[in-house]
Amino acid sequence: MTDTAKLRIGTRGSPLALAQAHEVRDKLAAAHPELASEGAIAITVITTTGDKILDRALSEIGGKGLFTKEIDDALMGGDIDLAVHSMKDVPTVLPDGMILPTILPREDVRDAFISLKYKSFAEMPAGSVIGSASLRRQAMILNKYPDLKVITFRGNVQTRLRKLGEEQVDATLLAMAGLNRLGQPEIATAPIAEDDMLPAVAQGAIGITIREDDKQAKDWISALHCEKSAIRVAGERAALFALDGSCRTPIAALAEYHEDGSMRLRVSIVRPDGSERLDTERHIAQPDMATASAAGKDAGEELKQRGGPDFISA
Ligand SMILES: NCc1[nH]cc(CCC(=O)O)c1CC(=O)O
Repeated sequence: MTDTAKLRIGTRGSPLALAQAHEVRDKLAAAHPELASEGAIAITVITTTGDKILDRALSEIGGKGLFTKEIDDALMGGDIDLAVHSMKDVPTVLPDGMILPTILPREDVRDAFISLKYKSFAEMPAGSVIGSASLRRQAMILNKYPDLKVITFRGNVQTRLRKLGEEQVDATLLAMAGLNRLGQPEIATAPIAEDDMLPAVAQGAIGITIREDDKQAKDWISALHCEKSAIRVAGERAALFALDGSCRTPIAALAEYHEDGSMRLRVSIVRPDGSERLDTERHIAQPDMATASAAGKDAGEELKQRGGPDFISA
């Protein structure tokens, strides 16, 4: 089937990644009659380093592109024609010859609080344990609720629910976007307001990478693009790029449109132990790729300067 496919999509094999790849396949088939026939689009599953190492925090494994490197190689080597990524996992600098022209309409950006015993962090008694693999979520929790404990906790939705049931932890967190895309929003006990926990850069956004010179793929995927989502993601990623001295610094950012068409961009950094948090924000009167990126860069540079080398490499 792969030999006769007109377009080959590469994806990780997790249930969420597969759901996202299927969504892209279905939308492409709906937009382009020549891709609608059986077998016209093939899906190739690629295992990444991030999928293989399940016992450590991502920040501990270190390096960039833990969930993208092997897929990038398959794309640049010509084994696939496009890759579908959670933008949260995509490094700010792309390999030479690769472009990311298409961002799909963004899902819910919030984190979900998941517990069998409590409705929110505020309800949890001192000493309660929250499991998360994300340094950002761990640091944000400790910053706001210093009496709670965080432990590193990885695995898919099913594993986490089992561990919750076994009372290994009292609560865990996942992205609302992932739960929605898996068709399981009911797993969330409650979404966490952005004011209580600022999301990760590009959380809830899906992007498509292709080879720079592949005009056909570029033309096909352009039908799926959402410019407003792309501008939000560009602002947040510009802040991340400016701050990117160390991937061990927990960074959060969120760009949102106001009803009048202007944009609010918030950016925060937190010490991993939660002891200190720095916030800033920008208002963008006429958001486009250039103005949002400039605001993100400016906000990121401000925080980098305020935090100093000690904060950024802590
Ligand atoms: N590799 C982790 C990852 N990358 C993207 C998502 C969620 C979906 C999204 O943010 O679009 C997740 C899991 C999670 O945070 O719950």
